Amino acid sequence: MTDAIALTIHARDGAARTGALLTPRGDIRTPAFMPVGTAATVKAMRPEDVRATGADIVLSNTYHLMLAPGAERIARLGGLHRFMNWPRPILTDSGGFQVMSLAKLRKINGNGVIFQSHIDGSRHELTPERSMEIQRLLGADIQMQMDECVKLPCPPEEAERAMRLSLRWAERSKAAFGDDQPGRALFGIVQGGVERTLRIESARALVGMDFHGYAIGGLAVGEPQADMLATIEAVIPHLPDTKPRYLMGVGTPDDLLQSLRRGVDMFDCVMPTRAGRHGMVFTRAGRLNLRNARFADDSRPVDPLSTSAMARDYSRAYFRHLVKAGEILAMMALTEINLAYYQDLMAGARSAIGEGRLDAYIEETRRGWAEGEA
Ligand SMILES: CC1(C)O[C@@H]2[C@@H](CO[C@@]3(CNc4nc5cc6c(=O)[nH]c(N)nc6cc5[nH]4)OC(C)(C)O[C@@H]23)O1
Repeated sequence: MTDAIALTIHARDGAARTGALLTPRGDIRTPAFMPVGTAATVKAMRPEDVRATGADIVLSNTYHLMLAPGAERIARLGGLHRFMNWPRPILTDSGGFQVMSLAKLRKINGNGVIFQSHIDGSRHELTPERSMEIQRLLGADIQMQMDECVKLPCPPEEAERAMRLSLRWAERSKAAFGDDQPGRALFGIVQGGVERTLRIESARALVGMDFHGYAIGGLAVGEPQADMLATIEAVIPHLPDTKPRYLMGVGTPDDLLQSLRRGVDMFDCVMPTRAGRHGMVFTRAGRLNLRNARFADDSRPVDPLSTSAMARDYSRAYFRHLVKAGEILAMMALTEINLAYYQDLMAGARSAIGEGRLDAYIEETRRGWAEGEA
């Protein structure tokens, strides 16, 4: 495949690299964090505020949008970018993972997956061909192949079965994606559980099919960080150096630093948005659970060094009050603060890689969490 969306690498520091994915809708600075906008919205955020936190790209979900409001309806209304007023790049997940983690009565057969909607119980079938059609109707800049992600821990033979099915679905996804068009990319997804040999076989087979980028799937499903990092180390050497690597569903700030250090370029995770809605914020001094009574009289800002004014100009006591009162502003503000933290963390990593001081950056960031008087 030609590079419909090309990765340019500006600098390296060990296995880490910093650069940009150049797309017709805007450049994606890497390492990049993609806020999750599952149902055509990054929850509690206006798109202009998502952009103001530093996001270059957002993620959305085939599974949710096919159920409501429907992919054909979004296409009739001008596509997902217009629908949600996000003119920059959008990556869409392919739906198989969400079916397995959300839908009721789902059944995988060789052709695809049959399931009942978690919204109204209606029956649906999702195949690689239909997933590609939905992502095209949405207008995604980066589409994901349809795959099967096993729940961990699982027996090696189960991981092998799902890995081989995912490879068959990779072929079908690529065939259905069609010929290269500028600005439209399709990523393959490496599976294989925690089995090193299966992971390497999956990576090599996908590279042989020639995708625009490669995701590492099957992680951030409850496995220890050490298993996740070992999987990254096993897979990365078998992926092309000049194509983007995307670690799906990851993760905590420490997960991001440890993974980008090993050569990952792109991340997505619900953690900053989900935690914000529940009163937990990420700061340079570590995490704060603002429901905690210890913040009731704390007049200090959440994080004076944040790029978010909400983190600098309001007190912890105020946000604790809002959280306890169930005020809507708490969800909005703490979501923004967390997304700004994740983007600030990525921006710091990009600069550090550019200056060859990534290990020092990681060390000083982790020290801030450990020593910070959160
Ligand atoms: C980390 C955190 C906070 O993220 C939450 C919750 C549980 O983990 C998450 C995030 N982890 C996650 N791993 C993934 C793996 C794949 C994959 O192999 N294939 C495809 N197509 N999409 C994927 C999307 C993924 N998301 O998965 C759900 C269940 C969506 O909730 C998320 O813990």
